[in-house]
Amino acid sequence: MLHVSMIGCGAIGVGVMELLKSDPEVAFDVVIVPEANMANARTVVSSLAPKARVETRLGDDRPDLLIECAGHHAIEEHIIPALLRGIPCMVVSIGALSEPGLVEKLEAAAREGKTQVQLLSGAIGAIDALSAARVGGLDSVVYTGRKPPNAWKDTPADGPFDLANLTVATVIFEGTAREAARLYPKNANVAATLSLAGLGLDHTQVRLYADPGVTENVHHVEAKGEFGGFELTMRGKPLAANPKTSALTVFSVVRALGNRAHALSI
Ligand SMILES: NC(=O)C1=CN([C@@H]2O[C@H](COP(=O)(O)OP(=O)(O)OC[C@H]3O[C@@H](n4cnc5c(N)ncnc54)[C@H](O)[C@@H]3O)[C@@H](O)[C@H]2O)C=CC1
Ligand SMILES: O=C([O-])CC(=O)C(=O)O
Repeated sequence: MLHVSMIGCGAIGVGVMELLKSDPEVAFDVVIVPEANMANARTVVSSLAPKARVETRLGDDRPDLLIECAGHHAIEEHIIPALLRGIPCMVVSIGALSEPGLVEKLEAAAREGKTQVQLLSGAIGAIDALSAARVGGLDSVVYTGRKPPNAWKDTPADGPFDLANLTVATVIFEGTAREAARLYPKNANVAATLSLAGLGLDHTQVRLYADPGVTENVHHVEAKGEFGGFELTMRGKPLAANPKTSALTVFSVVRALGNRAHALSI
């Protein structure tokens, strides 16, 4: 039985608990949310993981695994202290690592705690192929993210672009993955994940579109290198609870937890 503490109880966290509620190999003991969200979280957690406590921090608990499904701030706030205590962690808010020095800090904390932090693939595929291709040397990785206009609400694109009235696919950002992840913390985690697996945050080119012609979150990657090349297009269905987030992100967390909890890992 894998004893898990989870940070976040939003679209991803709730989706994960729903899918794992009948898995006898995974037990949620603690769900961590900010003070202001505790009442809401208690209502959800009482039906999906009735044995779990809702807290604002991990405290003295020592789970087998701490998983982050919360947002960029949760890395400094919860993941680094847990790693220093030797608690294995998983992270979905990979874009947080666009902050200069944070990747190194995360690695140092895991090393000091003699444990490991796993960066999950989330809404994108082929991270295994890309990071293997890096071993032989990569020449270029280009990522294009395309989401319906409502997915860009409350982001830096909301204002400069009249999102509600767009009639054609519109480039709202073009630049490095580091800048994309910094400016769009809820929409460009994929850009950061591809960078960390591939050419790095400063050498991965990113273009983001608000596109009234799509209903899905479309991720396109083109990679070239010593291995040859690949092109990948993912058409992720957005979650009803949060149109910025694709359903595959939830499934990737469930897969990762299953791989730790079950006898067979794939
Ligand atoms: N790697 C990937 O492909 C993807 C990563 N993400 C990341 O996952 C995050 C969560 O996504 P959703 O569940 O859709 O968001 P959401 O907004 O529905 O839920 C966020 C939850 O985390 C909690 N939270 C926020 N800050 C916190 C903190 N500092 N400490 C503890 N709890 C905190 C909130 O109270 C809420 O329960 C996003 O912000 C994004 O960074 C999202 C989609 C794809
Ligand atoms: O869920 C998605 O489609 C991707 C996403 O939000 C991100 O990259 O942050």
